[in-house]
Amino acid sequence: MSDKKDSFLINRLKSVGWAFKGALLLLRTEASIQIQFFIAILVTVAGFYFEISRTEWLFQVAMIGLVMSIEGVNTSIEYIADFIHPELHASIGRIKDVAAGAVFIASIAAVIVASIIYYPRFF
Ligand SMILES: Nc1ncnc2c1ncn2[C@@H]1O[C@H](COP(=O)(O)OP(=O)(O)OP(=O)(O)O)[C@@H](O)[C@H]1O
Repeated sequence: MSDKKDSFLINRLKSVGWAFKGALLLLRTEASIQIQFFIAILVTVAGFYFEISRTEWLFQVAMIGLVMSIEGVNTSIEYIADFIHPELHASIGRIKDVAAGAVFIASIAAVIVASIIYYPRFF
């Protein structure tokens, strides 16, 4: 937690530090985000290899950020759900399903964007 006596800038820097720690924790512990990170590296290499356009880079980077950030929120929701109600409950199931559904929607959009960018390079 931030110390109220610290300056605005110090508090902001501390928050960035916590956020960075959270991102590293996600990457170290969550299989789904590790797979997404691997795919992100693959498409980044593909982007350089196929010399995709500036606009294509914008969409590609946005989609990587979208999918991975929603995956992070989904993981956080799972942690909260397991913390507040570790036992089986229909509402917890629905909460987790909806959060996973959000990742699914972003992933479908990312696959469509990737297809639009790379399909013409292969076929
Ligand atoms: N406490 C619970 N009560 C009812 N259903 C649950 C509960 N926990 C999980 N589920 C059901 O199991 C599904 C998978 O939950 P889980 O927490 O294992 O997520 P996951 O997607 O496998 O996550 P991860 O792979 O990141 O561990 C949920 O979407 C939900 O349908």
